[in-house]
Amino acid sequence: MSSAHKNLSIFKTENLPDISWKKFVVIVAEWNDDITEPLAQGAIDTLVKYGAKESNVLKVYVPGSFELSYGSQVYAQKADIDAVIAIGCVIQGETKHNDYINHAVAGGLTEVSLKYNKPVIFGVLTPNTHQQALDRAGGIHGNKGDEAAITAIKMLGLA
Ligand SMILES: Nc1c(NC[C@H](O)[C@H](O)[C@H](O)CO)[nH]c(=O)[nH]c1=O
Ligand SMILES: CC(=O)[C@@H](O)COP(=O)(O)O
Repeated sequence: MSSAHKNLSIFKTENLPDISWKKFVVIVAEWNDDITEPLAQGAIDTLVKYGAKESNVLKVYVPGSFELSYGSQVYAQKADIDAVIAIGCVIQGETKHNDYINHAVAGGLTEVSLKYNKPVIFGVLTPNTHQQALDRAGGIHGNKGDEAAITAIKMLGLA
């Protein structure tokens, strides 16, 4: 189902785990910050809404989405971090650069999650156009950051 037929900010919230003492890191790519900032805020707001202490949600920046993998690793390896949410927006340009970034980030975040045995969430938009990004960063299709945060919470309930 594409995001066009699913609101990214509407999800089931039954049986969520207690996250009152969990520590989160939201890693934000600075590229396309008109998109990544609302995504990051959506993620932070959702974590707090469902029980995280605001003081337990750390927000850090990396230059671009390609750096999200290494940035996630820096924090995922810390024993006191329970989950990492990677936020980015890679908009298709004239070349295949976006493809290389997107594949690298998806694979890199997966590697970090498996290596450090904790949730590392792919909160990266990969739109064809800026408007598609706006639609998914608090627009008509909701906020991908909300979805990324609830995904982190649900994954912490897995263990
Ligand atoms: N074009 C976008 C980029 N490009 C920058 C890369 O992510 C990376 O920082 C650079 O290649 C140096 O390693 N990043 C985005 O997040 N979004 C884009 O649309
Ligand atoms: C995803 C990108 O890095 C992109 O903005 C670069 O644009 P282009 O492919 O036109 O160089």
